[in-house]
Amino acid sequence: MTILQVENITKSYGKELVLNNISFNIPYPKIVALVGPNGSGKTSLLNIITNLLKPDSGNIQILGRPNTDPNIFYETSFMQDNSVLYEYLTGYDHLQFIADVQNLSKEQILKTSQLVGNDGYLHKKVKNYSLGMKQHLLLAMAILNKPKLLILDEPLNGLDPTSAIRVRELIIQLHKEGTTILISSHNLGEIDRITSNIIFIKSGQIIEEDLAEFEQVTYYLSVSNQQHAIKILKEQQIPVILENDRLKIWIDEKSLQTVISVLLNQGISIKDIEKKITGSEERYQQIFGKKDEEDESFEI
Ligand SMILES: Nc1ncnc2c1ncn2[C@@H]1O[C@H](COP(=O)(O)OP(=O)(O)OP(=O)(O)O)[C@@H](O)[C@H]1O
Repeated sequence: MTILQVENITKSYGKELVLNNISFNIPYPKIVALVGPNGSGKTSLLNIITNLLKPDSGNIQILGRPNTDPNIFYETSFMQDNSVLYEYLTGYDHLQFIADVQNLSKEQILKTSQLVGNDGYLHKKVKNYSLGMKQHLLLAMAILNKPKLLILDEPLNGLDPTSAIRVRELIIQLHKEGTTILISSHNLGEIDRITSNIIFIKSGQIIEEDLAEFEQVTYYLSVSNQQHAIKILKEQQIPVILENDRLKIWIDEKSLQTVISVLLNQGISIKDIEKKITGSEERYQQIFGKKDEEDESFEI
């Protein structure tokens, strides 16, 4: 049974088309990251998947049922941003509310809190929480029901490195236990450590990739006549930029020999070649270009 099926989702706010006929499928438990610049429609898409927002057209199926079926929320969870928290309630109050609605035990609350690491301040009011403490509570709320599908919107926001590592390990552990995780994040360094399955979202459309199967690597070449080399490679439609006095080229391994031959034939000498496996950061740069690389929200 398919875990999540997103079919032809389109959404506009007024005249602004935010999601343009988005489709993808998660057929078996895996971790999938949703990556894109600010305002690319990630949160809108997650809200549509969880039926908090209606699309203009399209369908969502979760675990073989339409996302409008209230019963799927016993098996699906959505970690939203901290605006869903109540300042004058404690962390425990929030968890107890979910436990009551979903018929979960007090033991489950304590076990989950220990797992997430928020058991030490469970009885403090949320108004006294730091951003990281709020993130921990939101995560505990989301995994309390041991969901089959867990949707996380920017779960690493505001976390110090130790907390981020803990959340990352928790996500990997949940996946090993059979949970499918759809995670939106700007933190590409963390995403690389969690998964190679990435859905890049650009101009309301998606580019879906498994970077592990994506045989592209980045090569850094030190060459004799850089500007001439760049001109030659661009003529060959090879994506190349100058970075730190070296040519940065995105090609698959087989094409490297061609690049070397082309350059040598034009009298350009190659002093050094360094190979780097493409991670989500490099792929992001290829898809979204330099402009978004300078975006402050683009953390690595
Ligand atoms: N309720 C709304 N009314 C009007 N426009 C909206 C609304 N919600 C989002 N938008 C617009 O839709 C676009 C996509 O927003 P969305 O929050 O889905 O993107 P995002 O990828 O999650 O962004 P970020 O990474 O900054 O959180 C943005 O241009 C935003 O201004």
